[in-house]
Amino acid sequence: MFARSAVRALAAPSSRLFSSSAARSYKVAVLGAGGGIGQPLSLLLKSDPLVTSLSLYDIRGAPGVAADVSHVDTASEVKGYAADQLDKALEGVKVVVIPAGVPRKPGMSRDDLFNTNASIVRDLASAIARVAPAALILVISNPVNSTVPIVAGTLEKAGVFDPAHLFGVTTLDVVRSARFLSGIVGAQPSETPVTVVGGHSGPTIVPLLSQTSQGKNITGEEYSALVHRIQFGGDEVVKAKDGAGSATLSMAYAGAKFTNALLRGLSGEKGVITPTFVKSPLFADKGIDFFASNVELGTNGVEKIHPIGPISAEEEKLLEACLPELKKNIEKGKAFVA
Ligand SMILES: NC(=O)c1ccc[n+]([C@@H]2O[C@H](COP(=O)([O-])OP(=O)(O)OC[C@H]3O[C@@H](n4cnc5c(N)ncnc54)[C@H](O)[C@@H]3O)[C@@H](O)[C@H]2O)c1
Ligand SMILES: O=C(O)C[C@H](O)C(=O)O
Repeated sequence: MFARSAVRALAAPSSRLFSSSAARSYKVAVLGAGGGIGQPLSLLLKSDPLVTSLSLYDIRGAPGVAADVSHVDTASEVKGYAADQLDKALEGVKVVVIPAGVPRKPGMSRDDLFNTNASIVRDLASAIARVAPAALILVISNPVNSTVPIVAGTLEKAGVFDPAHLFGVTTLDVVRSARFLSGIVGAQPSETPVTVVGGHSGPTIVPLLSQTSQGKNITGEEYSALVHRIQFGGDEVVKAKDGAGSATLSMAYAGAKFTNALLRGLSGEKGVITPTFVKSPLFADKGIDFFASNVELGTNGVEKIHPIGPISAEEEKLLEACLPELKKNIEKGKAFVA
């Protein structure tokens, strides 16, 4: 996300910390901006030259976060909105990022968050359908495998669902994979990108290490340990935070990185391809109509969903374990909206 010359750039006013070759710029809303992810995400989006205007909403604390972030020396406007100002926060936005909802504590699964977060996400989606029906929506709130179908179903009910506009943010799995693999092979993370497919929880997270030159030779126990660390990286952070929540800073980084990729695609940049959880035809024949795979991001959001490509025997097994769990999670989300 940051240029190699980031330290020099930070010292200069109006520094450009994000990749951008495009001239256009966009109004972005963060719903849940007062939270552990929302605050650093808002800060990072304030640093993105493609963001013209930031609209920060939360049921508590967003005006304070907005006042703070607004002093950063980039040109974008920042406004904060209180609990009763959701509609106002959504007026005129092009992109809505949703990190609203409760995080895990040790011993919990992401699915344990369903009862609280399903209705939060549904209510926010209803407001988006009403006020900003053409917005592109990035869902961070867990369980992503269920919250994305909930948003889709809510928009569908309102008659405004566009599958090209809805994304589950799985970028943290991609970020972790690149970092963990780089540590093993002794390379820069930029040299060890990994495509991660499936969903965003434990066994539904399927890293395709065989498709990378640096990862394909990792075998045996080292392979199993790496896959386990990628699939359960979230638990590592939940355990270390010891009751104080889950990943926030690395998630804010991942969320800002994905938002920047989306904005570059919207601006007309070609070849912006990254994994994300979208309405997908790849496993629709198995009754699974949301799936994360490489997606090309274009001027209308989802431009092209790439197939998963050739995979190893181990990855076939990972996929076999992923699909039934993912299906269950998606169906739970759909049932909630129905
Ligand atoms: N997709 C991913 O990879 C990923 C990674 C990390 C965390 N998460 C998820 O992101 C969510 C947020 O995590 P966090 O650590 O920031 O939690 P947090 O508790 O620190 O912050 C959540 C924020 O949401 C706000 N909120 C609650 N209900 C709301 C509503 N109706 N409208 C607007 N805001 C509302 C809260 O006031 C709070 O400020 C969790 O569900 C977590 O599991 C997802
Ligand atoms: O682990 C969590 O609950 C948060 C997030 O989904 C993560 O992967 O870090």
